[in-house]
Amino acid sequence: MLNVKRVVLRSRPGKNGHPIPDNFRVEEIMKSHELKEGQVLVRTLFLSVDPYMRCRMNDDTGADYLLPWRLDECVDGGGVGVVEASKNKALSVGNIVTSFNWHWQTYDVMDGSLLQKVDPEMVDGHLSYVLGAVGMPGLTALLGVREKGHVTAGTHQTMVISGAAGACGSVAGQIGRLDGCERVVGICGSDQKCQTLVTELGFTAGINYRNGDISSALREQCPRGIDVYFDNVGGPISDAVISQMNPGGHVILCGQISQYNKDVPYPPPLSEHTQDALRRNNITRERFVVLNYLEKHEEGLMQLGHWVKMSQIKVLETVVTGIENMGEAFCSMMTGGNVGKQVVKISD
Ligand SMILES: NC(=O)C1=CN([C@@H]2O[C@H](COP(=O)(O)OP(=O)(O)OC[C@H]3O[C@@H](n4cnc5c(N)ncnc54)[C@H](OP(=O)(O)O)[C@@H]3O)[C@@H](O)[C@H]2O)C=CC1
Ligand SMILES: CCCCCC(=O)/C=C/[C@@H]1[C@@H](C/C=C\CCCC(=O)O)[C@@H](O)C[C@H]1O
Repeated sequence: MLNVKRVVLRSRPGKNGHPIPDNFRVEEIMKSHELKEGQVLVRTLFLSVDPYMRCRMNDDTGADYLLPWRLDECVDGGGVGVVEASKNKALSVGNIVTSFNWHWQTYDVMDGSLLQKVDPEMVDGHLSYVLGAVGMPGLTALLGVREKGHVTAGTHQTMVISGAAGACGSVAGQIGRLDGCERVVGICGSDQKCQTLVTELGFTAGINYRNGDISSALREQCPRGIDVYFDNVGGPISDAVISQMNPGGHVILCGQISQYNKDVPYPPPLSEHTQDALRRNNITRERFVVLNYLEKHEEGLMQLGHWVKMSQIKVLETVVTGIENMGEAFCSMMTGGNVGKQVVKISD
């Protein structure tokens, strides 16, 4: 028997409630590590906390591809770990593996066929990147820009990114720059984050939305209007951006985190005024879901890994340690406590 720590959902914040660490509970259990044919014993290295998890805290997630977490059961999400014992022909002891449905547990017995093998070379040994820049958020940035952004080098485009200092936003802005946007302007929640965008990631400018008038800051930083908008947040920030978009522009509808604590469907409805601006100016605003492009994931991860190794994309991460801190890390990320990808280190 193995002594295992795990995190269960203790309570739901309620559809209009803000999540708190107390919504989660850490438990210790004894778990058999006897393996059936095809199974592996994994030790968890890193776990991911992501905005979509707020929707999984509701009893109805509002999205058909997301299942609600069940009360008093172990929660799950992106994770990466190492195989410690194997009865699966494709996986050996020492292999690094990942899954979107990794239990928030220190150890687990998993069906090997549900795990993806990771080549540590691809992330230069930084295994947490598998959950960030060279994982689902990086793919979201890459495929979001490439599939919905219509970026064309040499055409002097201006791209704006909201949630710009986060996991997806920080990579999306760097890809906008690599793909040839003339100006890449990030919106985020602190002056320190704005400075990081410019000095470390090569953004043209950063706008702190907590400093007041976003519209005048946008007018100043985007003198030729906005052509491409990578939208991670929705709400009033996005209304302000869309109102300054050029005719024929493109909104990449990636996420709407400012609305996740509200009882609204996904994507949340737009104001009449914003809908009118989109219609009048013939601006596309298509919903983007990274899971709809599975056939492009392998090539996308290779590209992201290459950029990271060549330092063409810089990776920002916020790492906290200990499974006891999962709830804290999730709530912190939901309120902007992270710079880059928020991960939790579970073991060495
Ligand atoms: N479509 C898809 O396939 C996918 C979509 N997503 C979406 O992308 C977005 C970013 O996700 P991810 O990069 O993982 O998370 P981040 O790393 O960006 O973390 C979330 C950030 O959101 C910002 N934020 C929180 N509340 C607000 C608010 N009310 N207004 C403005 N900003 C806010 C905070 O930064 P700050 O300090 O700037 O406030 C916080 O750091 C989310 O909307 C998510 O749902 C993610 C993955 C896949
Ligand atoms: C309802 C709000 C969703 C907003 C967009 C978003 O953040 C989407 C994220 C997904 C995320 C889903 C992750 C796993 C699916 C597991 C399904 C389940 O077990 O319930 C990501 O991995 C892909 C993004 O599109």
